[in-house]
Amino acid sequence: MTGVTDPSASVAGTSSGEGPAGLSIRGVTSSYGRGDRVLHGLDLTVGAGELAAVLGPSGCGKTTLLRIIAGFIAPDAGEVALGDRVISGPGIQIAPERRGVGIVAQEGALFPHLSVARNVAFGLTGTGRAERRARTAEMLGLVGLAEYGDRMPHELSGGQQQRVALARALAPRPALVLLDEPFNALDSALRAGLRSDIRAALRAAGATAVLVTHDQEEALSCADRVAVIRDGRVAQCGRPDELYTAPADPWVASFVGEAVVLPAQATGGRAETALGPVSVAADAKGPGTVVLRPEQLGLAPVTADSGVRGRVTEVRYHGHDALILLDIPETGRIMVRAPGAPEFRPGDEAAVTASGTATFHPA
Ligand SMILES: Nc1ncnc2c1ncn2[C@@H]1O[C@H](COP(=O)(O)OP(=O)(O)OP(=O)(O)O)[C@@H](O)[C@H]1O
Repeated sequence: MTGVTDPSASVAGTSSGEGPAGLSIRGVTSSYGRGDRVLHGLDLTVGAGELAAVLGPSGCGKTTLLRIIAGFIAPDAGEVALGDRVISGPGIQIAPERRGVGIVAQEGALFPHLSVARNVAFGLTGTGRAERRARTAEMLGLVGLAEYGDRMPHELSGGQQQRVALARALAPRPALVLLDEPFNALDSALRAGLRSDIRAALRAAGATAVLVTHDQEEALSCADRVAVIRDGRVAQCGRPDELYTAPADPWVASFVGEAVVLPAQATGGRAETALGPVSVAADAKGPGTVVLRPEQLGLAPVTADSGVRGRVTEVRYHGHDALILLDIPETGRIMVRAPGAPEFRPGDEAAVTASGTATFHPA
């Protein structure tokens, strides 16, 4: 992602912010003035106080959408509104600093010559000194850095800098906070902790927020709602569990987790697959594909009665579980998630069974 790195661009709120508002994006199209479109009539709604993740592969248009919401570029068509206030639309393009949108950039983008406290206070114009100090202290407390106001940004860790960036974005009580891949520069151990702290701070502030990420685990674990973007359109928007258990199509299924996608023939709540019959929705009918998650597949030692069998090609042990890859003549390579320590090794033969309900996608 190209990102937003100019610190002053990251403090787009105003001190007279009116608090969180819902975000409504309708039919937004963007082509950067060239022939081929980057966003194709994109629709997205985020409720007031909700944390939404915009998730998609590289080049799908996430940064472009973020720039449009922030006001750095104007859409070719469509409308962006915060609450009942249109901020981009036909004949309307409110300047970034007047939108009441705070931004947390990929790498904090703090002002290097200002102390932590002065960074946080930067957007609090038009308020008295005492109020500014109180709000700054409140925001530093919110992100767990109450004692760090006098430090300079270079005296902080990457994770602490991101917390300061969030405190700075929240200080003016923006209508909306945009988080632009804010955990990108951090190692994975730090990411998980910071993720939940930032989520808690956003909740405590009651902020409406949009988190842009290409990391599906980050989106599913952090957000109230996830919009999966594919080629400039919302492929599916829903709660994390909806996306995982009821993906709109096999592409979404594979993007938001490991998926086993099999050709199938459905009727009467059952679909016949190369792994045997699986349950599907009662109205599923005819040819199509089913999507199963690797934890819906089980492995057992081969016996004379075993049905479908495969040869283990790889075992990826993750501590709490293991992903086991198998080559099955009828299906090709599939993935099975087994709890605990794996009982199978590469080269072993195993019997495979499917259980639970699969999603069915008609041909
Ligand atoms: N300033 C620009 N002018 C012209 N085209 C651009 C510009 N910025 C981005 N694009 C194009 O728009 C498309 C979407 O880019 P965008 O940066 O929005 O994707 P992204 O989903 O954020 O990707 P990534 O995760 O890799 O950053 C790409 O094809 C890109 O080449």
